Amino acid sequence: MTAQQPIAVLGGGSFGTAIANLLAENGRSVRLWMRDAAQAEAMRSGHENPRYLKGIKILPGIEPVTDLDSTLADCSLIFVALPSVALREVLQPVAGALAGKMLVSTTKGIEAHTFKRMSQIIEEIAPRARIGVLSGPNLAREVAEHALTGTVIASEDDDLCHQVQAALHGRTFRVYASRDRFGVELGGALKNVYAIMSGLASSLGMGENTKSMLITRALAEMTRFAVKLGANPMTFLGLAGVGDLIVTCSSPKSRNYQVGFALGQGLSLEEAVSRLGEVAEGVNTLRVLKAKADELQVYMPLVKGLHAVMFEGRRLDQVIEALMTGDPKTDVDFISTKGF
Ligand SMILES: NC(=O)C1=CN([C@@H]2O[C@H](COP(=O)(O)OP(=O)(O)OC[C@H]3O[C@@H](n4cnc5c(N)ncnc54)[C@H](OP(=O)(O)O)[C@@H]3O)[C@@H](O)[C@H]2O)C=CC1
Ligand SMILES: O=C(CO)COP(=O)(O)O
Repeated sequence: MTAQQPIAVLGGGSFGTAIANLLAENGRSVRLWMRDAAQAEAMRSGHENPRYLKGIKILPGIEPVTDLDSTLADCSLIFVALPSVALREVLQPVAGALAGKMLVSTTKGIEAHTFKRMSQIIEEIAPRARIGVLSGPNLAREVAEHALTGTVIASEDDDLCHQVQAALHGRTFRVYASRDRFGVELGGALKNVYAIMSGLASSLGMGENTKSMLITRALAEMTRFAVKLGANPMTFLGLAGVGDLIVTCSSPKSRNYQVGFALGQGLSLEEAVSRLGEVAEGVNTLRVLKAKADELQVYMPLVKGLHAVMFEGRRLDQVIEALMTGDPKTDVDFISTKGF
């Protein structure tokens, strides 16, 4: 890829727009693809993304577009910033145009029914593409407002990692490389579930001790689950694991946290999701994660408890009582570095 070649970002939501701006700041020209022509026109004429990232100026190097075929034909580095439910639907029809391209998923979700990670889906659709995953504590608005931020590009393809670092690394955005695509991607998806739980705890006025216990036991659970699937637990100690868990479990800017907060205020799940009007991946991830944990018999009391409250009609006070009075356990019991 030459520095003159445009870079594609698929998805005109908050994160796609934030990534596009970072690329443009680094002097790259960007094709920001979205499905909605009216939104593309609003972005072209108003120089901002009024629906998803109001108040952030979109840089001149960004061209909002709606023609996916020509976007893919012109670009060899492509960031995918679509909700998980849309990724297969968007990429499958253009599978033939993806061979040899570098496709970097930023999507933090898991496919319903199949439990596939997004990069697995991309691999399936485009077996000859070069694939990476970008994940970390990266709230879109903070990225766009130049909060000092770190992220991880994960791929077995070292050259892809270097090209993504060159394209995105800047004064406010540090890009670390990892070869553990599996762990990085899993961390980004799993933490959304615990962000819902933290928002719920926060709306109920729970104390700082409680929040800290929740985050730490969440790390224990997600790592235990990932180890069962064969992931390297060390990745969960990095930006894409504990880093992302901390930001989404402690920030009211997180949409997953906002869903939990709304539930605590007495809204139904449908009301909470519709009030948000943006994607909160943790809702679907909770469903598939609970099913997978049951199947693999992984001990995940927080996931089980949240699932009972959100989908089984259980009362929160009963669930909390059961969590607190369950058998005492060992603190750090989930990391075995054997084999790594
Ligand atoms: N926002 C954040 O802080 C971060 C988000 N992520 C992840 O990035 C992914 C995208 O999130 P984000 O940008 O925040 O989402 P938003 O909810 O802000 O935007 C979603 C975007 O996807 C588009 N879209 C939805 N369905 C389709 C479809 N079927 N075909 C084409 N486009 C579609 C929407 O278009 P339309 O308006 O037409 O519906 C919109 O442009 C998620 O997995 C999220 O977890 C990762 C890191 C940070
Ligand atoms: O993944 C994110 C920050 O790293 C964004 O989280 P939300 O989707 O909950 O806003």
